[in-house]
Amino acid sequence: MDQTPLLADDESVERAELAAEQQHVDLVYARVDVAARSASRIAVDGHARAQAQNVGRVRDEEQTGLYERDVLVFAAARRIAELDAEHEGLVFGRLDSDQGDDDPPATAASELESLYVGRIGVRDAEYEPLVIDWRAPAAEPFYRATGTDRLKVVRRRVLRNKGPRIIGIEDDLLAPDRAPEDLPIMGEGALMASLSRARGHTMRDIVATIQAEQDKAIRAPARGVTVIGGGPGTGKTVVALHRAAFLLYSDRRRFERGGVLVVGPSAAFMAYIERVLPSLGENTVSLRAVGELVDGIKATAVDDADTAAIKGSLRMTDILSRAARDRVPNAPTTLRVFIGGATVEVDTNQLDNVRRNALRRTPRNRAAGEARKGLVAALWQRFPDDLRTGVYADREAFGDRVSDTPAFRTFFSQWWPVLTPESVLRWLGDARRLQRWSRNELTPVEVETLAAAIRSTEEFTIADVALLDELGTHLGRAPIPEARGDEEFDWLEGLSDGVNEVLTTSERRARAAAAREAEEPEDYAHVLVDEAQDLSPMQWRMVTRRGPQASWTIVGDPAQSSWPDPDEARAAMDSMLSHLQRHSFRLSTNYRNSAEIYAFAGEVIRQTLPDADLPNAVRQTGIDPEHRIFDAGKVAEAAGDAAAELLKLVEGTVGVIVTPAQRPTVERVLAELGDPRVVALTPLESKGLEYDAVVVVEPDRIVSDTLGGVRALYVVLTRATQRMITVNSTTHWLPARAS
Ligand SMILES: Nc1ncnc2c1ncn2[C@@H]1O[C@H](COP(=O)(O)OP(=O)(O)OP(=O)(O)O)[C@@H](O)[C@H]1O
Repeated sequence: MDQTPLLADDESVERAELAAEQQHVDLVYARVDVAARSASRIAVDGHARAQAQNVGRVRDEEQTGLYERDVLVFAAARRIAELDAEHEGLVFGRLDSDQGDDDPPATAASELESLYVGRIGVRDAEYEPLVIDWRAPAAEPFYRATGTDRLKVVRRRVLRNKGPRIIGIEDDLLAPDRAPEDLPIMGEGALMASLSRARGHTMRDIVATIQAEQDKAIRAPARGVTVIGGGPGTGKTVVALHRAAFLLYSDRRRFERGGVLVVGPSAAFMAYIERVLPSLGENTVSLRAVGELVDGIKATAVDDADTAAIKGSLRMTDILSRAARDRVPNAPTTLRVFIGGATVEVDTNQLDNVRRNALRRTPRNRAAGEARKGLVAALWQRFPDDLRTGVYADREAFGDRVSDTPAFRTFFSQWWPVLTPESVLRWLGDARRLQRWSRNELTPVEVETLAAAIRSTEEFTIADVALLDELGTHLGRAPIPEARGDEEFDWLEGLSDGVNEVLTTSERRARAAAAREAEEPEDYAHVLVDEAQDLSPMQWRMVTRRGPQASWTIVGDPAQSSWPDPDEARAAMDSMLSHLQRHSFRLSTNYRNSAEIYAFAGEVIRQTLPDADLPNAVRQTGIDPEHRIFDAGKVAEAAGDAAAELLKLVEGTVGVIVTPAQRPTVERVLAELGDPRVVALTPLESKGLEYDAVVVVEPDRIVSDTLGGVRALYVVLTRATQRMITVNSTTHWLPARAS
């Protein structure tokens, strides 16, 4: 970027600029304060009005009224109340623009038009904008202007702040030949300053330094499927999150009501990104790890590579469908009832027919009525003609009697119990049954592997969750007992003093929706899938069930895939979303890794995937990654030593990435360091995360023991922002030049 400081290194200029910017920011905060108080007053008024009219439930037109008010008054007040105090401040940018290249340049800074950009828009009492929301069209030049296409911008200024206080200014001069002489230019460029900052344990927003190609993906229309690709560290995740915030801004009614779901690879990843949206003032997005997509289950365990490959394969669809329709193991196989003077029996074959007929169109737990009817019909058929008199004269009367007998009732409860997906999945632990359901779609070895894995633990793995979800569609929910009275929602509940107490319409809707949740499937208006390259075909089926009508944002990098057959996973995605229009974006700059670290990682992946999409890493540190060799028995200790050194060299976090098998030993060593900045984690857990420094323990074993092999190692080698040390007992994994 062009950068010609006009007034460099002059402390008094810097002080004056800081003071002037602070004055404007103070004005914004004062205005927000007024808005907050007025929001709270309106809330109280609304409450009083509702009580006076004795309205417990708000009618549609009133909901609309509330909604308008939300947007106009509450939104700013409560969003600012919710912005994390520890986060960057409300106003972070300023544009100074002229009239364009056709007009003569401005002769003084005061002739330029200035515009402030912030996390939310705030207007003064005359309704003039004090700061515009970063998502508003007028803010676009802040992100899109470049030296060659400056969009009338002369100077772009990023304000670095801590809460409401401005602590630094970084300018980009976009039109050096058109800048008035008295226009101060300060700092070294906001992006580099931001990239060099120490990393903590949570991701930060990038709202002040979004780059032009990222901005295009963020603001892409919500239609169809938006695919955002790019190599490691190109900002795919952070762009996707800003996109969620943008969509809410651009069509709040649709997306708040319908809901936005963000799906990520692991609970650790969700914890890492969970502050980004609140820091942008958005709290209504659901964040779920792929192991948490089924209500009530939070799976974190990971299968070994072979088992995960079977569980994720599309072959499981038929197997699960057969299991969900089969006999209940250990249930009685004949029904015998003594009625009307005769013993009537339905044998195994006939029972199977009744079951199949009942399941023809209805999920199992919803088909109990059909099954009962079928049983009665079978019994009636076998009930001797000469006994069909009196109370047994017709089938209906016979049915009432027979289904009330203890023998029938006991049988039915065992033969047709309410089945949970969990219980049916357990049935797959029986290799004989599994073999039958697989009808040779699984090899005998695969049958053994899967059955043994299911038997081996009570805990469900992340891959199991997609299977449970699939089973859920075959089983259906058990019929819900009669609704509990009138479930009117008190729309005005909770309105009281204080901005934090104000419930927006959307929150009330969310609460009402939560109350109904048990009865309705989730169906989001927009679904955003991060690390999409890792979803197995079965997981794609689960995820697409969350948004049959949704628009989609899909983010991923095939070179980082841990699914053994990335083409199969991609084909599964394509088949689920092929009916939707697709727009693709590619991000090309790696903002995470130093150029030295990424050059090495790129070499490693190119050995296996010559066509991998490698971004440019622009930040040079002059520090190459280091490779240390030890005897196998000394590696854990060496990892501890490397971590201790790195803790001294970087200000932020240190990640020690190690296979699950070696992790306990390494964790013990790290515990002795007693520093919360260092963590041990597995290659799969490291997906999407980043650390100032990384120790990679036994890269060779990472390749051999992790799903995805070299691609998993590539993920690991692209987690460090500043320094990386590998500790090895072998070296043959090293590219020729580095070894
Ligand atoms: N425009 C930007 N300004 C400042 N920091 C940025 C910008 N874009 C990305 N970053 C930073 O770069 C790092 C990598 O971003 P992110 O994790 O979103 O990348 P990714 O493409 O999802 O990576 P991976 O695929 O390796 O998980 C983060 O620290 C992010 O904050």
